[in-house]
Order: sequence, then structure tokens, then C-alpha cells
Amino acid sequence: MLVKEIFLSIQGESASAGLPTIFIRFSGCNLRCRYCDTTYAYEGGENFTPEKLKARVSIYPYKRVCLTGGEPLLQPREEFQGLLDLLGEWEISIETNGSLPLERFTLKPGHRWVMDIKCPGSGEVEANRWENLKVLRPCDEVKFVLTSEEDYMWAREIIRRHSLEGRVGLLFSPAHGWLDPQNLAEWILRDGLDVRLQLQLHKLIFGPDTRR
Ligand SMILES: C[S@@+](CC[C@H](N)C(=O)[O-])C[C@H]1O[C@@H](n2cnc3c(N)ncnc32)[C@H](O)[C@@H]1O
Ligand SMILES: Nc1nc2[nH]cc(C(=O)O)c2c(=O)[nH]1
Ligand code: SF4
Ligand SMILES: [Mg+2]
Repeated sequence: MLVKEIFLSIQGESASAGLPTIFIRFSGCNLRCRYCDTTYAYEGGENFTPEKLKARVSIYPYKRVCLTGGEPLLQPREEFQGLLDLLGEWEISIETNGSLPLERFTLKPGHRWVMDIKCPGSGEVEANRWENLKVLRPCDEVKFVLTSEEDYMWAREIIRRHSLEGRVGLLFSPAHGWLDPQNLAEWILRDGLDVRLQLQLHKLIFGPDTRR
């Protein structure tokens, strides 16, 4: 598997924001979101077997890992599943862009999906694989990264059309530098939406250009 970087940080996104987390950032992505803050992960990387990755993350005093990228699900299925199995007892969140099939993987209790639904402003709305919604459980999360009020209204309509409220965790995140969080807060409260507004905590802690 091709890995760009491995690091310990404070989880900045999802429902586990704030918790110490080990990150494995895989190389390569099949999409090109306009706002992407991780373009350096599109290329390069070092090869790891699942066993070598387990050994590497085991040097830290935590058993909580975030698999991200780039797009983690582009790695060979057998090896990615092998890593999940080797880390069976660990708390794992898998950040995925939602364009690739989730049902190819078997998750253990404590493992969860954090799946983006790409909004029109990302430039990748055609990539959404809607069948993935069937796989998601109440412990999983769906994230909308929003660039504008048009994206917000689009996301609100997707939630309604697929009856997502109460079925899965819902995250609304302003694309950093694109959308004022205060506007997003006002729209959510105005419309009575029961979603989690999430800011990228690591950028508030370590600065907007952080790689942690
Ligand atoms: C870098 S991506 C890697 C995982 C996967 N490729 C995906 O898009 O979900 C991790 C998360 O960061 C979000 N993200 C990327 N750039 C962002 C930005 N400028 N502001 C807010 N979130 C951003 C993505 O939408 C995604 O939820
Ligand atoms: N601290 C920190 N938390 C994160 N949560 C998701 C990240 C990602 O890039 O997927 C990320 C990241 O890059 N840094
Ligand atoms: S899918 Fe994720 S890594 Fe790929 S371009 Fe979009 S935000 Fe960046
Ligand atoms: Mg990031």
C-alpha cells in the first residue's frame, strides 16, 4: 500500500474531533475537489505491508487511527481489508470521498466510515456513488463540505430526499477559506436542521497550512 505520511495529532474532523489520533494518509486520489487542502498526497509515497503499518502505528500510546488520504479506498482491497483485520480491536475512522464501493469491506465494531458526499461546488458532484448510502449504519458519518449557500441548499435537499436525518451522523463543514462558518450556523438554525457544524479543529490549533 502506498502511504504518504503517518503522524500523531489531534483529530480535527468528524464526531471524534479533539481526540488524540494516529493518521495514516494514503497516496493518490481519483478526484480533484476545488477546495482540496491535501493536494500533496496526490503523488509519491512509500510502500507498506499491513503488518509493517501495524508495527509503525503501534509505537504510539493510542489505539485510535484515522485512515485518510488522498483516497484510502484506492489501495488494493486485500491489503486494505488486511489492515482493518490486523487492527480489529482499534478504533478506526475511514475518511473516504464516497465515489468508490464501500460494500467490498467488512468493518468490525469500533470501525466506522466518514463518507463525503461531494457538493456541486467541489466540481466532483458527478462522482457521488449513491448506492453507498445503503451500507451506512447509525455509527457512520456523512460529511458535506460546503463552498456556498447553493451547496448548503443542495445538501439540505439530499438529506431530505434520502431521509438521512437520524439514520447516520451528519456533518456540515465549511470549505476552509470559502464559506464563513457564521453564515453556515445561521442557515442551519434558521432551517431547523439537526446536523453537526464542524470546523477543522487542527487548522485552528496548528494554523491553516498545517500538515498535522
Ligand atoms: C483530504 S480528504 C481525504 C479523504 C477523502 N479523499 C475525502 O475527500 O473524504 C479529508 C476530508 O477533508 C475535507 N477537506 C478537504 N479540503 C478541505 C477544505 N479546504 N476545507 C474543509 N474540508 C476540506 C474533505 O472534504 C474530506 O472530508
Ligand atoms: N489533525 C487532523 N485531523 C484530520 N482529520 C481528517 C484529516 C484528513 O486530512 O483527512 C485530518 C488532518 O489532516 N489532520
Ligand atoms: S476526494 Fe479528498 S483527497 Fe481527493 S481531491 Fe477531494 S478532498 Fe482532496
Ligand atoms: Mg486534512
